[in-house]
Amino acid sequence: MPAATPAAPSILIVDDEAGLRTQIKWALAPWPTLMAEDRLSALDLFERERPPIVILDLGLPPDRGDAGEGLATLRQILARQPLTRVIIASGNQDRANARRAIGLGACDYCSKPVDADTLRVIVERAWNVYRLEAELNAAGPEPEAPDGLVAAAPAMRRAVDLARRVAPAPVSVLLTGESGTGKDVLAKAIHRWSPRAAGPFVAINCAAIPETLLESELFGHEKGAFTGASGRQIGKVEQADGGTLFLDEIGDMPAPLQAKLLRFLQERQIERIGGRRPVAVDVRVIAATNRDLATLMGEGGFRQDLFYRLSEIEIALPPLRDRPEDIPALALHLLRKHRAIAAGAPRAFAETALARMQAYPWPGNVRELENRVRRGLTMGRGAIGPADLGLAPAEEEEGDRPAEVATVDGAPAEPLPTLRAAQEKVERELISRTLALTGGNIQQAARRLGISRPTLYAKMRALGIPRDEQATAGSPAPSEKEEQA
Ligand SMILES: Nc1ncnc2c1ncn2[C@@H]1O[C@H](COP(=O)(O)OP(=O)(O)OP(=O)(O)O)[C@@H](O)[C@H]1O
Repeated sequence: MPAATPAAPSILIVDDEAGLRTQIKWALAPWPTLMAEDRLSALDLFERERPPIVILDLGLPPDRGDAGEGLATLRQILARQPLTRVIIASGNQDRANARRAIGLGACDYCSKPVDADTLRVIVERAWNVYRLEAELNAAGPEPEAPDGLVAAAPAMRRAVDLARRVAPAPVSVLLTGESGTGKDVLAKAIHRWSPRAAGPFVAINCAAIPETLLESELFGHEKGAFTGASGRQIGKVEQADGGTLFLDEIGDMPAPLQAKLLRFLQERQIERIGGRRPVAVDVRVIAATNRDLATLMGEGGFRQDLFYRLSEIEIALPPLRDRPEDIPALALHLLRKHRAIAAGAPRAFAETALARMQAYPWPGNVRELENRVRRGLTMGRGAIGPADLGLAPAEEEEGDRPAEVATVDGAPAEPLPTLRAAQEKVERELISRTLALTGGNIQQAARRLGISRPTLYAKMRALGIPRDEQATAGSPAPSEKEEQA
């Protein structure tokens, strides 16, 4: 046990029996201690002193035989400061409640009467883990770049610098990179950094809209232009007038529309379907793709002249696995972004979780990281552990808590996953297996799954499933029947 120094943390002892409080205080000497006898005085002291370690008896008044008051104290302390290491001190007969407390985020357990040596070891370990986690969560690379765009890794910084430099110029930009690498966020940032920032930013995902609807979505139509055109519709290109048009998944644009888009880029005017006169439109175009356009052009799937029009400047976003320096910074940024997801959601990562995130290959890139952080916020109690992120090895998954936390009798605490987390897991597995079966063919996979192609795309994006290289972009649009499925 280190000698107490001015930096030594206070330890809050919450027990309604004065004798036991004193016993613990002497066991921990010379560390400074604070004493509370019930929930309210404990929370009051916690608020004022913010002790990093709390030793908590679960049987607090008014009903000492019931753990309700102790568990409520635990919850309220962790809601105020999730990094707090709460050690449960409880009678032998109360193991079940101690287990519940661990499930709620307590870090350890010691039985009463307290053995001084054991308690000192537990407290020392709690203090070490606390310091490590506090350091990891407070320091590190500047977690949030201005504009909500994290770029700590050199490769990512280069991409963002280039984007900043080209933003003011009236040139078209092509953003390339795997699905979920941040093309969409970067496109928005370029718009904000450009002289068009006060104008609209209008995005259209060329892969998510059935081919039959894409033309009118892009260029609009006049009333009566085709069956069902009950009124005039202004297309995305026109909506972006004075601002930026973001053409996402441009590699999936069908050939006839590629020709029409090229014409627009040359003439800077469009014609609505069924329209009689051209309309001049002033937009800056940013396009993005996760497909290899060079290969596509070689196969005749993408027009070379259009490619040159769209890619006056090309910015390649590296996959997350190639920029490990971004992982902790992004994880913290995303934690802050989604913290409101659940009341009392964790506000920090366990050290083991950060290590596991660094080692994981991130096939779904930042989108997958974001989904996992959201899952961690829903599942986690106290600091988010690897299992909360779905990144624990199979044998640890069961416990659903970081190893250093689930320690009661060696028995894992098992908070159940939320229904949504369970659904997402099943959907992710099923979609991945179906895509593997169909060799990445989106249309076939959608048919097998009984959903439309756009729905499948939307689900893949939401679940962070990367789009397989072999996916057939030129696959014909789904029939109306499929769309309704
Ligand atoms: N550098 C970053 N900083 C902060 N958030 C990021 C960053 N990169 C990605 N994200 C977040 O990750 C998610 C996925 O990013 P985004 O939609 O931009 O990826 P994408 O490359 O456009 O994907 P797709 O090719 O599937 O359209 C978004 O919620 C985005 O806010």
